[in-house]
Amino acid sequence: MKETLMNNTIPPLSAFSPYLSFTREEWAHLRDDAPLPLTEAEIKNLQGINERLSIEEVNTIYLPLSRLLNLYATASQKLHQTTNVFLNKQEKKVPYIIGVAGSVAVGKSTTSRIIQALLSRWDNHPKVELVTTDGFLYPNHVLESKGLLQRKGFPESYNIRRLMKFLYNVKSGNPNVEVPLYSHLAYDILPDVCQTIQQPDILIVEGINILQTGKQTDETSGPQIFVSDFLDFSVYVDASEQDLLSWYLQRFEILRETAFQNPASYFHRYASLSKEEALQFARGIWKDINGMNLRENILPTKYRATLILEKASDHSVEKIQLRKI
Ligand SMILES: Nc1ncnc2c1ncn2[C@@H]1O[C@H](COP(=O)(O)OP(=O)(O)O)[C@@H](O)[C@H]1O
Ligand SMILES: CC(C)(COP(=O)(O)O)[C@@H](O)C(=O)NCCC(=O)O
Repeated sequence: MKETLMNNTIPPLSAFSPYLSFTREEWAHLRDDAPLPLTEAEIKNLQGINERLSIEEVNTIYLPLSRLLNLYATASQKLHQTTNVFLNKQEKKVPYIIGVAGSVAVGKSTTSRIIQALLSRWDNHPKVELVTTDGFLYPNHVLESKGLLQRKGFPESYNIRRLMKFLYNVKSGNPNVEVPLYSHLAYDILPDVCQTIQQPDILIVEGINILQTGKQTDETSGPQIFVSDFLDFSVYVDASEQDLLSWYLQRFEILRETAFQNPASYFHRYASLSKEEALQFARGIWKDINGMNLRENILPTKYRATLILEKASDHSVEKIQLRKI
């Protein structure tokens, strides 16, 4: 009797994880069949993205990832052709869309640019473009009029409807789709410039908000659609908040010594602060904006991603989780 009860015991929730989990060593083996070793020129090019990026990290983490993404994108292209056969429709080029999510300062931009460079090397999708969702922030004057200047990065600071319209147009195979551009130097949307997306094979969309499913405030009724509905694959880059804060402060310090010295920079007014004063100021931004946003709106989206990269304090990826269900 006791035995039967034991056998029927419901396993803990962790037994139902929809993810497969890999150490970096296990993950590294999965590139064994990747037929594209890096050339000297490509190694140089990748270090141009970030000089602190080690080639060991590219070989161990990002080459297997590019192999996985290549397999997924190829399978998706075939599935798309199948749908066209069923619909008796002419082939139209539709990009495979990869989202890269995670906190401010976790390395989304660096990760996206590495993925972009590595994916461009595969024969079946040489044209890989990258957009960042900060282009869909409302301009400062709009944020100011809504009382949201101190909420930059929070869901309400983005024109999500415009972001979804952009993704809809790209996924519809439209030829020239425009994206507004955000400047970290001006700390604002650039009024007269935009990026044009011209039917890439793969589009990478990087942003803190791409997996969010909060209520869309401008819709009164009807079914909800989300940014993630347009993504074919998503990566969440994760790290402890302690490391995130330290990377944010390091980046702020580098910017204080470089970009903030430029009188055109929004933060130029803080260039004359002492190092300690500047760090105090940056800590305040983290506490009141980026850290709060991480806990309230970004971290809760982690387990919606197809793949999770967990970073250690030196930016090396120490654990990888891939969705199996
Ligand atoms: N793989 C990496 N190796 C070393 N440093 C990195 C790596 N990824 C990011 N960094 C550093 O971490 C900081 C944040 O990276 P960034 O890509 O700008 O983050 P995000 O786009 O998420 O705000 C930068 O100073 C960057 O140089
Ligand atoms: C524009 C952002 C919301 C976007 O973050 P990102 O995608 O660059 O990680 C962020 O960089 C930002 O400006 N946050 C507001 C507070 C600050 O760090 O200045």
